[in-house]
Amino acid sequence: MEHIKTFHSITYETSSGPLTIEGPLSVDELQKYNFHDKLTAFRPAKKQFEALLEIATFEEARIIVARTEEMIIGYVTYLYPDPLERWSTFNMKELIVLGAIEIIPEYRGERVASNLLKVSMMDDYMENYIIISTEYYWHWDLEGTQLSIWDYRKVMEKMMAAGGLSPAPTDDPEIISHPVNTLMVRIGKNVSDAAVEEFDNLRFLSRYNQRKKSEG
Ligand SMILES: CC(=O)SCCNC(=O)CCNC(=O)[C@H](O)C(C)(C)COP(=O)(O)OP(=O)(O)OC[C@H]1O[C@@H](n2cnc3c(N)ncnc32)[C@H](O)[C@@H]1OP(=O)(O)O
Repeated sequence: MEHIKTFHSITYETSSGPLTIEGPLSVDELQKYNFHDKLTAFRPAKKQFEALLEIATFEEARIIVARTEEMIIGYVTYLYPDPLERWSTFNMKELIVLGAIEIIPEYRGERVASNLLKVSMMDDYMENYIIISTEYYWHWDLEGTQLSIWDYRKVMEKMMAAGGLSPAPTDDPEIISHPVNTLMVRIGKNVSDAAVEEFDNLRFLSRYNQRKKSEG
């Protein structure tokens, strides 16, 4: 499968000044900017920027950023599932994961994350993918936001809805280990029925494996 990427960009006013949301960006484009030292939700900022620069070299991957003139203050990544995770079991070429999204505290609540999702979906090529995001509350900044897990979940749902992702059932043990965890899914308009069926088997992998076993 080809992974054709078309750049989109919007600029809008926030209470901290104008912000540009744009991408997908290449490694060279990313390196033009500084990476804010408060982008630490997943690992120290320096390490996270290195990780993004590596992801940007993957053929299928996309990185969309929120930036001031010179500073990246938020980003979202899309890439194939980790080979060690269940979501890579069938090696579905249409399946990409919204892997990480993060905004520095000063810009939160200003629709930056929602706009990252919107700009991501401006590229029609996204209609060729099933996009998933696995939401585990242990990845959330509960301390920084002082939100309850259920209020945080509401933020996640609203933000993901801006990109057309919505909660979908699964039997993934990590997701069903807590009722606030959820799988978010967006199925593009050009995804074939066969791929959707394969994805249904992936969502209920335990059931699928049991069925296969009983069929011999
Ligand atoms: C797959 C993963 O990456 S999971 C991990 C997600 N990332 C994190 O938790 C990292 C730390 N958190 C963050 O970076 C941010 O808080 C994010 C990414 C979760 C949200 O980013 P934001 O730019 O603040 O989101 P955005 O402003 O688009 O808000 C979405 C909705 O939630 C609401 N919202 C955002 N923050 C709050 C808050 N603290 N209290 C109440 N509502 C809130 C917004 O008003 C908006 O609602 P609306 O659609 O009705 O207007």
